[in-house]
Amino acid sequence: MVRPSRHIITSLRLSHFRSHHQVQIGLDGRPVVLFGANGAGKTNILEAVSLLSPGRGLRRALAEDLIRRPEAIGWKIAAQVSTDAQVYEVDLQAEPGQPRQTRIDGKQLPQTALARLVRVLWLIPAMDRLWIEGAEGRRRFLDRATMSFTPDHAEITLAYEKAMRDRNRLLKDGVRDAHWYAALESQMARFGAEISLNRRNALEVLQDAQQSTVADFPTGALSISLPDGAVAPENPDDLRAALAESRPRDMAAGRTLVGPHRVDLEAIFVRKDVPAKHCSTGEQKALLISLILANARALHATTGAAPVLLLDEVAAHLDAERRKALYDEITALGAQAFLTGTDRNLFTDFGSRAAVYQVAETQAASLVEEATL
Ligand SMILES: Nc1ncnc2c1ncn2[C@@H]1O[C@H](COP(=O)(O)OP(=O)(O)OP(=O)(O)O)[C@@H](O)[C@H]1O
Repeated sequence: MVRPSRHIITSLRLSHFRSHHQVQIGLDGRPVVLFGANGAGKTNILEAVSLLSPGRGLRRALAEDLIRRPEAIGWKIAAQVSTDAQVYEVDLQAEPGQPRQTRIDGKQLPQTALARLVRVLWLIPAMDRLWIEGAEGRRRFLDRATMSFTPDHAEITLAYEKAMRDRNRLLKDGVRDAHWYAALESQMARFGAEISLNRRNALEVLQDAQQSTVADFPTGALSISLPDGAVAPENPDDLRAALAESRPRDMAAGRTLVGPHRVDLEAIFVRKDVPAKHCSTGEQKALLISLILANARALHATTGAAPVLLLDEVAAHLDAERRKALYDEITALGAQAFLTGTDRNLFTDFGSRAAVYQVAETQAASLVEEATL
């Protein structure tokens, strides 16, 4: 649908979205700094941008969480995404109790179509414990990176998950007859093998792109692991056979125990040879920044366009040298980054390279106003 080139969000309009009543921001492709007090609505703006890519956004919100209280009427995000040659109108909206609708240039499309239009990567405070908590967050991190390189990954993952849900229902219902499983396992094998292959390719690219890290951001040796007994082959025939073989065990567990949905992402902090989960809080955060930057650099190298980066409260955790290096890297990549912080002084190194907005909450509504550093 869309050829690779630089896609910039040139306008963002929020209506009745989270804490924002009506907000309109015009953007010119420069990095965007949003500063303001706690609770002013900065992350809510980043969340709106994150929803311009498939999935539930950076907070994994449900459609009803996004409805502005107390009015409780439908929310809308309207964005213009521009390339050198074309402007796309993206409209997302949901009425209370209704699923989210996605329109590109007025045409209703599945959410997964967004993956080909805007590539969005984010780092938010909730990810500070990414290396420590359960595998699900790390899998999502891996899949977001994978989707940025292979936009089809979003659709393939949904198709795999649908087939797996249907298979899990059979398992829970105690269905034994093999022929009920065969078609679903074929689908899981086809999509699941593709998921594994896409992820491996993404990991290799990420690994390579980390070689030129800036300002001593740590390098992570990345690998995929699986819990005991689980497999996730890249060959569809092997995955089909593994699924068939696992049926008795799966029936006892009431769910599918083999396949790419069990994968975990591991990282070793190379310089110290320590697993990321044992690194200091600052090191863990720096490792994530380094991976996001590597991802952006690799995308820039392969497609000519850097992704949109959402960096929520990242600057406050970096020392002055790394902060400067981060801003220099963002500028060098030409990435449209959205950065938040409570203190505008954290961003002075950007100078005029960034567009700056103050976000404030008044009794009647939130305000987003142009400011200077
Ligand atoms: N559905 C909703 N309707 C109205 N207000 C909401 C809704 N969801 C969240 N909020 C409000 O949005 C505000 C939080 O906004 P946000 O997370 O963007 O803050 P922030 O500016 O990033 O703050 P911080 O610096 O503390 O992270 C809170 O005041 C919260 O009560």
